Amino acid sequence: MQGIWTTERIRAAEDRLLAVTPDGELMRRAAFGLAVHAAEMLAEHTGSVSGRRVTLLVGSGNNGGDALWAGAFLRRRNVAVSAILLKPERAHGPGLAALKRSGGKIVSLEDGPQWISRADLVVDGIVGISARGSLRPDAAALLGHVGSPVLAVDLPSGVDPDTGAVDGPAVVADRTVTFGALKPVHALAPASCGEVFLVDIGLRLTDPDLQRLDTADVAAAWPVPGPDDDKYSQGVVGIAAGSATYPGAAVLAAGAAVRATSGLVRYAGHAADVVRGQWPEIIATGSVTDAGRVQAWVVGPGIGTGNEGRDVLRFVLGRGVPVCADADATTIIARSPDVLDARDPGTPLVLTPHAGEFERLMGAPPGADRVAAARSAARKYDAVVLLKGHCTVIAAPDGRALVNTPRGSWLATAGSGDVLSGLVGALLASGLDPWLAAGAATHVHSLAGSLAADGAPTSASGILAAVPDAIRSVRSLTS
Ligand SMILES: NC(=O)C1=CN([C@@H]2O[C@H](COP(=O)(O)OP(=O)(O)OC[C@H]3O[C@@H](n4cnc5c(N)ncnc54)[C@H](O)[C@@H]3O)[C@@H](O)[C@H]2O)[C@@H](O)CC1
Ligand SMILES: Nc1ncnc2c1ncn2[C@@H]1O[C@H](COP(=O)(O)OP(=O)(O)O)[C@@H](O)[C@H]1O
Ligand SMILES: [K+]
Repeated sequence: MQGIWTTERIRAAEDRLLAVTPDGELMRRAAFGLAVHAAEMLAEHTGSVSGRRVTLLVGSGNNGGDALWAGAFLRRRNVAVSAILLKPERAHGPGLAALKRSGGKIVSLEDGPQWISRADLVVDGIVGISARGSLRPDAAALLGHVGSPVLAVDLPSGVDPDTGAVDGPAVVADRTVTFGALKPVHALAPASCGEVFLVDIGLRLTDPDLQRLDTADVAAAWPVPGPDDDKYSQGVVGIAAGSATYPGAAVLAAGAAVRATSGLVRYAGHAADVVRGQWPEIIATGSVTDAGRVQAWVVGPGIGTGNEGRDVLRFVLGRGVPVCADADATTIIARSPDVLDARDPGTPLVLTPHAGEFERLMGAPPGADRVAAARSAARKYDAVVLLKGHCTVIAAPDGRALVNTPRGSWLATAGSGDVLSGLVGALLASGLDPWLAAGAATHVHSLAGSLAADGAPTSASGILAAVPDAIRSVRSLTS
């Protein structure tokens, strides 16, 4: 697991470390790491370091200080460094002195555009973890002249450090170099951060506010059969999805369950014939009441929001096994919360809303702070809430929160959510902790999406077909 900490926690840890570290030492550690990355980017993009031009955008705080010190380090490699000070009277004193001593050039705001447009690399040291709101107009105007790669110091300026929200002008970086620990922005705003690198400055933090699964975590969690397993022992999943008019959701969700784990998948609903035709290994029946025993249910995709759908949902909630309630099931719960009275107390429930379904469940859209939104829904429904979107957030009722950083946006295709619900259901049936099940399923789903797409649009069927490759790729680390 990768830990992610809020800026409040980072600042407190930095204060503790600062108290026992010589003056300026932490900033020099940060700036040295930054300079190494800047040189690497220059070499990557221009083929050389010496003689290249770097322009620093320098704000009034320590973030600007990092940039200035990095500029001084780059001078040692014969890089031509210029610094545009957004607030000259409040620029970081020791950093500014170091850059001047090293032969760096200080450029006025008026001359800034021409230096930016001639640069081989622009370093964004406008604002760091103390940022509030989007960029001020003077900084925003400078960004319009950037034509080279951008390296963000700690985080891309203008993006909210704790939520990743962008609600005005903001830097879009090719690479972000952060210090000490990952902050929420790095997981929640991948399109603004570019590639993220962590420089160790000696910060030690425990008990993260937010987590991200490593490939190794997913590999360790993913259920595989052992020598003593049979088709029942690995957990049987039941899929209550689709309708006679709309069998597609059933085929996709049931197919994902087939591909996620070995063992047995049952299907119950009006698309039984179509499902059986597509997946002969599935035991399909017309109704949940005669589906037979399962260790988890997926309910919702394509079942409709009428009385029949409500009865199906009520039935599976009362079986005493974990339930993944997706799509129409979330809408039914939002409209008729009393269906949850049927839920067998203590049995896990995973809700998988997209933003629109979330608004139905909670009466308001997720808003800028998606982690807080998912957490409050998890508390309200005493359920694991998988809030879908570009960055999917998974919160448990006890406050644990995971974020899945996407690989592009290829999953934004019709039926892709149905595939995800089948994956979640299969992992629930295998007995995984529901929060981890939702996280591991989301990880493999997004990997399957990028493998299926491989640079061109794909479809839910394509994502489904790529699930085995995604699992193979995840497991290749451990085998
Ligand atoms: N404290 C430490 O031990 C370390 C801090 N480091 C750096 O220090 C940074 C934090 O420094 P500071 O706390 O001085 O704060 P920042 O540099 O993040 O911001 C400072 C000032 O920027 C202004 N500002 C806020 N929002 C703005 C906006 N939207 N547009 C323009 N200006 C805005 C405010 O006037 C604020 O005082 C980190 O992000 C990191 O880069 C690193 O050097 C590592 C060590
Ligand atoms: N822009 C995006 N980037 C990455 N993933 C996305 C994006 N938009 C949607 N997704 C993912 O695609 C899936 C869509 O699910 P859902 O909204 O239920 O669609 P459907 O009902 O068509 O299956 C979710 O896993 C969601 O997180
Ligand atoms: K920055």
